[in-house]
Amino acid sequence: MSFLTIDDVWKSYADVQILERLTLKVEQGEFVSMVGASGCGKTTLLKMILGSEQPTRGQIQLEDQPISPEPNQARGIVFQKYSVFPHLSVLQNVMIADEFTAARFLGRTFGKQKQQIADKAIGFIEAVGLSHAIHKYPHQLSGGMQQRLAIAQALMKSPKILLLDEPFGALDPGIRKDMHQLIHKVWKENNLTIFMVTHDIQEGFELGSRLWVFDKVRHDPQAPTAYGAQITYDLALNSEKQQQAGQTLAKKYAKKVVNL
Ligand SMILES: Nc1ncnc2c1ncn2[C@@H]1O[C@H](COP(=O)(O)OP(=O)(O)OP(=O)(O)O)[C@@H](O)[C@H]1O
Repeated sequence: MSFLTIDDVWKSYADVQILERLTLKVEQGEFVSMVGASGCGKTTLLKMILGSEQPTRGQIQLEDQPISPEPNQARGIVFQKYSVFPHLSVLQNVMIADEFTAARFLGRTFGKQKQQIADKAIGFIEAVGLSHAIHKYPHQLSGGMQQRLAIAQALMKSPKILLLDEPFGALDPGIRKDMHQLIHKVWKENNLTIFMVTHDIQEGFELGSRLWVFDKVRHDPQAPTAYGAQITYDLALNSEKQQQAGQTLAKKYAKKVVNL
């Protein structure tokens, strides 16, 4: 049994075929980087793993169960654009999901229960390096700090899978390096399985233990929407040798398949 199984998945919107023939197995603890030309369906695959979109054909299973369309704590997501609540402080932003779970009707918790949630939140805020900003509001934070906050929020639900959709795309190169270190630490310490869409193929190589390249194999100039993208390369990046082989391949094909 694999942790996540993608079994002959196809996805179309109306008569536009986006993805086709995806068959992949992912084990727990892998870090899958996903690259490919803009619009080829990377985010669509993330959404199907999240459960917010359904395959048109085929099935995705997590631990032998079909992915449920309802929000599920097993899967957390961090987008490129900051997804934090502007009217809540750092601490409140990280606490809020647990508070809602604990107090479904009032959305508030009190006393010991609130303190327990706060203690847990403070742990994750420390882990992402935001202790000094715990009472600040999102507009007082830099872009990198807001992404740290979004990661702390996602970790609060102890997800097994973390879905990252160009999480560092809006950040300056120097800050991206810090974020790479952070996400690597978060990945290892929380035994996460990560799927990350990126337009930066080097980032994909540096962070991933595996790299998926999306590309359209079939073309019909008379019917440009008839065929979707497939995963044309599925590269393991665990060893130095695999990294080097992957880099060589990437140099050869990057111009064709990735908008660099
Ligand atoms: N809900 C939807 N209804 C119709 N078409 C959609 C919908 N969501 C996405 N699409 C289309 O599906 C295609 C793939 O979109 P997707 O966002 O998955 O691509 P992507 O590879 O992540 O692109 P980018 O790298 O630019 O973020 C695009 O042409 C997009 O317009």
